Amino acid sequence: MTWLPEVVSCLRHRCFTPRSTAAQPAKMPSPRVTRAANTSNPNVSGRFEFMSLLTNKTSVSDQTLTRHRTSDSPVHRKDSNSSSSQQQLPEEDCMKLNPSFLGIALKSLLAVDLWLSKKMGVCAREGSSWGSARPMMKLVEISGHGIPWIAGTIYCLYRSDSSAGREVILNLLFALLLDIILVGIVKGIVKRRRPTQNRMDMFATFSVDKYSFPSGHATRAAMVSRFMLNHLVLAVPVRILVMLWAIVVSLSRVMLGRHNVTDVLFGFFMGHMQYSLVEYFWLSPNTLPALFKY
Ligand SMILES: CC(C)=CCC/C(C)=C/CC/C(C)=C/COP(=O)(O)O
Repeated sequence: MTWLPEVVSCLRHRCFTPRSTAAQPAKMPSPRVTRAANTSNPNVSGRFEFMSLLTNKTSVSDQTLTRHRTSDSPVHRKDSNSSSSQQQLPEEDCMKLNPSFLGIALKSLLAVDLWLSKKMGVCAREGSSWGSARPMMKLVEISGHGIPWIAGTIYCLYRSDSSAGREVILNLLFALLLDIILVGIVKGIVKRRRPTQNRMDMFATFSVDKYSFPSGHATRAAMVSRFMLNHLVLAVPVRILVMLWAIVVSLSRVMLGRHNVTDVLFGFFMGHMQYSLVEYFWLSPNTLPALFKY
């Protein structure tokens, strides 16, 4: 591991030591001085090793080449050690570690996500392993679509004859519209493409719906189910059905090949958060009297 600080030192300067430099006689520092310099900052060697593992701008072959060149010459090794140990690492170097580590973690997560989503997309095509269940999955898709939910809520609002009922339904409408806006904004910012296995044959979409993160069906299913469980008086079997519906709608997004698993997981989480937002800004005759005067 003694070569690691040298490798990192070279990587930090993004250059190799020219042969002419290595050939020149170098002033040998005293071993005691070198050791003292190395131990003056106990974090230096640990940090260098970590940096060298995470540096992805330089290929492995480059690192190997650097290692051979530097270890060829003990003169150079001592020189390199003393110069690297004398360097004060700027604060920004510490900041670079986290994005690299986070980058590796994110890339690994995305690789697992893509692999799992492809495996789970069993209804993505008619010819897929569960292709015969595709029409049923598309019915599930429609049950979580924005248009039937918004149209149904407006109809219920129109038919409602109690002020308490109107208050709940009006807030559900507010929640559904908020959901469409927030999901559209996040999709527009993240711009993650839908999985390659998806066929863009969805009913009534906006332009942002060519993007997949997060799943609008999952946000709606999570938000609406939480809303219903909290504001409607439902028998236990119906409550279970509502929960199952939210899970099946979310699962169907991956099975239809419309989304990756992370789109749906995040969508489900976002739907829960949206419900909390609706609760926070709950519209009532006290807060918005104009809306209730009809
Ligand atoms: C009143 C109004 C603005 C209705 C628009 C409803 C509408 C077209 C919503 C889009 C629903 C949709 C296709 C979402 C995409 O869901 P993903 O799960 O595929 O993200």
